[in-house]
Amino acid sequence: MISYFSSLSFIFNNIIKSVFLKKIGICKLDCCVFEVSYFDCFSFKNIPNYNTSAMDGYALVFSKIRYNFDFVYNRFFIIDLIKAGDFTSSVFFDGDYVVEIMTGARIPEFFDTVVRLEDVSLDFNNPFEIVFEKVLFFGENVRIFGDDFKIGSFIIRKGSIFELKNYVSTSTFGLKNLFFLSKIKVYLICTGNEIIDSFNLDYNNNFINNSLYTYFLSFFKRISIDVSYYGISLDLKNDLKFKIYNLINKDEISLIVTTGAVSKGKADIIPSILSELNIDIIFHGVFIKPGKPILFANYLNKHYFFCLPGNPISSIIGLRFFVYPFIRYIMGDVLESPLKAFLEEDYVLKRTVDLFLKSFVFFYKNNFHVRIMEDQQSFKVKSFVESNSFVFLRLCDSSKKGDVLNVYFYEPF
Ligand SMILES: Nc1nc2c(c(=O)[nH]1)N[C@H]1C(S)=C(S)[C@@H](COP(=O)(O)OP(=O)(O)OC[C@H]3O[C@@H](n4cnc5c(N)ncnc54)[C@H](O)[C@@H]3O)O[C@H]1N2
Ligand code: MOO
Repeated sequence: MISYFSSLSFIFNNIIKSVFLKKIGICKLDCCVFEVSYFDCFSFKNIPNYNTSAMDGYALVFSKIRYNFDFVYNRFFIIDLIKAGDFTSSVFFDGDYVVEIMTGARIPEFFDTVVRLEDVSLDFNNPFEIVFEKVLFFGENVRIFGDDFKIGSFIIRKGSIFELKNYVSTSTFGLKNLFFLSKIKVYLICTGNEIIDSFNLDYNNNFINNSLYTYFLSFFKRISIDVSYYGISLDLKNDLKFKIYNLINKDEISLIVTTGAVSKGKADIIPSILSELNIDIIFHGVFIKPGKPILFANYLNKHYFFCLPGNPISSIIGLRFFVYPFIRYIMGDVLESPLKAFLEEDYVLKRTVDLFLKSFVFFYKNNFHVRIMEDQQSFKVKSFVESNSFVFLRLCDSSKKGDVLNVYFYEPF
């Protein structure tokens, strides 16, 4: 059996990225969060595209300001009112003139400085005059042409993931479409004779509700991965084999995620099905708990498999720490960095493998702290929903109160 980090190397080494590069799609900007940009996209104009006022105030020509030592105030005449969106004339009046200007309005040519409304006094006898004694700096309260984006600066870089924040820059430039790498298509199959999807509240039988598929589907949707649910497969070899056979014959690149039927029992039919279909099993079993029986397989560098152990928390760990890094990797993103948090109490249980522990992380006195939950068994859902993160505790890590541990939020987005 291999360690968690070796398993990641096996996964990454098995991915031929060029396969994903082959299919490029154009994507509308209303649906591209988590898409991977295929081209560098450069700014084609300066933003702001003209000088605008950063404040509601009066625009003036700095050189006209006189700082005298005899306490004579600066006195200017208001010649215009410009609101954002107004047409700005380029006629220049030489003299002690200001224009009243609102935030975002284009500053007329030759004006270079803005004094804020609250820094001037109005003379009630002369309504078209302002007076101020505040010391101004040249260019104060002016948003300069090209100060945010200059022509040729990056809007989004090739290979980077389009995040929500990127909408602000693409919308600033009025972009409608971008080119993105095609994404892997995901199929989810849950297995087990005892599992049902009908949200049945009657527990007087041998069935249990499927506690995983809604979580899995939502997880993929949150990272904008297209996922199809293939329902529950009974622990009958031919049923599952037929489904997998159909999937690997599709002309697409896919990731097939299964839950259950992957450990040692009579009903654990996945490893033999994959072998019979000549699907290459890269590893089966990792030195971790929970989630040890996880299996990763590859069919002709076209269809990848993560077969996750059925206990709910084991499956969730498989999704979070194997499937998710796989998807990040093919999208060109680096391995996620853990949060560092101080352990609240000693964790004393004897350890033989690396552990993923349900935990609760919180912020207190400028630091993150983490509390490890009591109920760690992988069938226990209650302690999972009462917590928010996994501590990844390697065998070599000390787990005494005050130690700094690696923590990963359940939801990485
Ligand atoms: N002899 C051994 N037995 C087991 C081993 C082992 O190494 N030797 N490993 C144990 C470990 S660790 C785990 S985890 C489980 C994983 O087993 P499977 O992947 O084969 O999963 P199942 O047997 O199908 O299910 C396990 C458990 O989880 C429940 N389950 C399954 N799917 C769902 C679902 N979608 N929603 C809710 N609950 C689910 C299922 O009813 C079982 O109780 O094997 C150990 N055994
Ligand atoms: O994956 Mo299993 O027991 O380690 O839950």
